[in-house]
Amino acid sequence: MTEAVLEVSNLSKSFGGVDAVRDVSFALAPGELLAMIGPNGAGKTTCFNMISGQLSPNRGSIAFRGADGERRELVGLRPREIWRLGVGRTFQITATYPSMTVAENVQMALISHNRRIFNPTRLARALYRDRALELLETVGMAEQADRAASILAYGDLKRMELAIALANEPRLLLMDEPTAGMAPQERIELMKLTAGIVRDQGVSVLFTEHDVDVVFAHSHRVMVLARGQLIAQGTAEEVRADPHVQEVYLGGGTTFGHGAGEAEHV
Ligand SMILES: Nc1ncnc2c1ncn2[C@@H]1O[C@H](COP(=O)(O)OP(=O)(O)OP(=O)(O)O)[C@@H](O)[C@H]1O
Repeated sequence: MTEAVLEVSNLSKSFGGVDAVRDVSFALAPGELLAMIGPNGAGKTTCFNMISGQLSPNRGSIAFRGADGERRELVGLRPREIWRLGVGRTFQITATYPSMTVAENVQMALISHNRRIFNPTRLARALYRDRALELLETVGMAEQADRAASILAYGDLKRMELAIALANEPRLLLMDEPTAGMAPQERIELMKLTAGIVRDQGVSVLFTEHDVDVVFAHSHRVMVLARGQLIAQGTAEEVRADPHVQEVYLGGGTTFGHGAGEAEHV
């Protein structure tokens, strides 16, 4: 197998006696779209927060292979250092500037990535505009480049945030519920777009998602967390057929959608 971009081993975190994440181990290959699903409180956000450096694990290791091919331990690094190494995170913590245009928002991210000292009023308009337009083209937003970010529709805002994340040239993109709050058609479009970026740019994506139909339709592999533990991982078919997974979801009052519309757990 090609060398993994991310190797998580025995990752554990407890909060006052509650095991939020317990001995979670998995690997992510280059260009892989890997979903992490599980009922509310399963530990998904806690896992993401440990990978991106917002939380320190009690135990375990998170090894990341950056663009230079070097394998580095992320545990102990600060979020900013992890981001600089090439781990992007979208949707929960993206800072956008509503008073700026869409293109300027992406330019700000490019400036930050390239560590320029910026003067937002003058330089941001000129610097990296071409690259910003390319990124906006990638996410299907070129025509909206000069609109104010504040007036974007929700789905477009999400796409702009994706362009901002890509400005950092991540090798790994962590996406927390990317389609939350979107209409079904918008969800499909955003996931198709993400799958295309994974395919064309070789970025690896780890995402959480409540809509299991979206997960099964678009991910290469699926992991299922329940009460902090990884109870299954495999292809969509394997995971869907796993009795333990069915039990966890059925226990939560949910059945997987077999073309019967959306299935969301409670
Ligand atoms: N900062 C915290 N302090 C105390 N307990 C926490 C904290 N963060 C998470 N937990 C607990 O850890 C467990 C896992 O929570 P986590 O948010 O990681 O789950 P999740 O799978 O992301 O859930 P959701 O789908 O609702 O976002 C839960 O029992 C939660 O109450």
